[in-house]
Amino acid sequence: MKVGIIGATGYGGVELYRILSNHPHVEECILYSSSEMDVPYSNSFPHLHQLSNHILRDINVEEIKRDIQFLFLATPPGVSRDLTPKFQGSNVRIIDLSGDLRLKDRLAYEQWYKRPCVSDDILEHAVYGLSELHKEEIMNADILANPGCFPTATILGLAPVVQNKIIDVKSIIVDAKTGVSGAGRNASQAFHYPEVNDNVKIYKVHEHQHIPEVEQALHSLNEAVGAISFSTHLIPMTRGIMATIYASVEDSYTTEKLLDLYKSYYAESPFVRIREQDVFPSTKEVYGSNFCDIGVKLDERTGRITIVSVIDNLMKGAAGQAVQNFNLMNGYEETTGLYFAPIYP
Ligand SMILES: NC(=O)C1=CN([C@@H]2O[C@H](COP(=O)(O)OP(=O)(O)OC[C@H]3O[C@@H](n4cnc5c(N)ncnc54)[C@H](OP(=O)(O)O)[C@@H]3O)[C@@H](O)[C@H]2O)C=CC1
Ligand SMILES: CC(=O)N[C@@H](CCC(=O)OP(=O)(O)O)C(=O)O
Repeated sequence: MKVGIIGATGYGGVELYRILSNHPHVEECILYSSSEMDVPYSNSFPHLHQLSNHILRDINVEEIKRDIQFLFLATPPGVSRDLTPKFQGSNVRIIDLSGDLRLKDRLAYEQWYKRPCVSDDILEHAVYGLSELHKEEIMNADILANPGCFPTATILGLAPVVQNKIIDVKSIIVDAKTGVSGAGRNASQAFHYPEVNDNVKIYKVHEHQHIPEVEQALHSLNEAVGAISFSTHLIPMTRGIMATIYASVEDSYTTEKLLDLYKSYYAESPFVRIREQDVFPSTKEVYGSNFCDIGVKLDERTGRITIVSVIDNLMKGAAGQAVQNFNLMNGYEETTGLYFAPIYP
């Protein structure tokens, strides 16, 4: 299979390259750039010196259609709105890492992303694909909307108790933290070292573009889900997301019963690891890997559960899940090219 990456010079793109260049079913990986062409890829990423002899190519749609069968878009919001229609009717299947194709309600997209939405036609074709929850839809997709990083951690953390109607969905509170690579490679003042180091900042309060995505996915598991409380914090680390989630639970539940439920819900999901009682995951325990690790505990005094869900934002939160979806779309084993240990320490 010949694949292409548009946005290869970004953090999501280079993580895709790292995985796909070692993928047994990828014969060639062609890298495209909108700002640099005919220059070695390793100029952008010196850590690939002697490992990559790729030369960045211009984004020429006709050549892309001719040269590859599968395209990853690791581009900023708004770019896939323009690019995806150009591949309609071709043999190129697409996975989009941006938020452009995730929301089924175009008005919601325009409200939260503050930019025009894709055409109805593209929106109807695009399949939202959280690998663990939407396997069948993913397998048949031609245009796949890869989930966002916070939504991946949050939805995986909540799905077992939301779908099985074990919590009061009105009581859901998500308190999430992210590393700085979540903002991409082109840093602005807010992500400058002196601003981020030795600091914790809450941002996009009640306005984060991932709120409607989480609500949309949870609502599809349980129609009672409406608006949820969701906040995001920037912390001084490179990679990682921790979503700490609180919700009121039905009386009859114990921590042991909850853990059994989580383990059976994810029994067929090789990338979701449920921790034992009283053991909570930290972001370092998934660093550089495609795992989502989850810990759960009931607070018997308050009747609320605390769910801790961690991922690497560039892996399970972006490129790793995109390759997991690529595997599902092509009928390859889900773990192909992805089942490796996190980097530790
Ligand atoms: N970082 C993360 O943790 C996550 C990111 N995402 C999403 O994935 C996408 C990529 O994110 P990330 O890699 O972090 O971002 P980066 O800013 O690191 O990279 C984006 C890349 O897109 C390319 N690009 C910019 N403008 C255009 C354009 N008009 N046409 C084509 N290509 C363009 C640039 O490369 P060049 O100039 O060479 O074309 C750039 O390197 C974003 O939509 C982001 O929201 C999703 C989940 C997690
Ligand atoms: C640290 C940081 O700024 N993270 C970004 C991650 C969002 C992202 O990756 O964007 P989409 O999923 O919407 O494409 C944010 O919180 O907006």
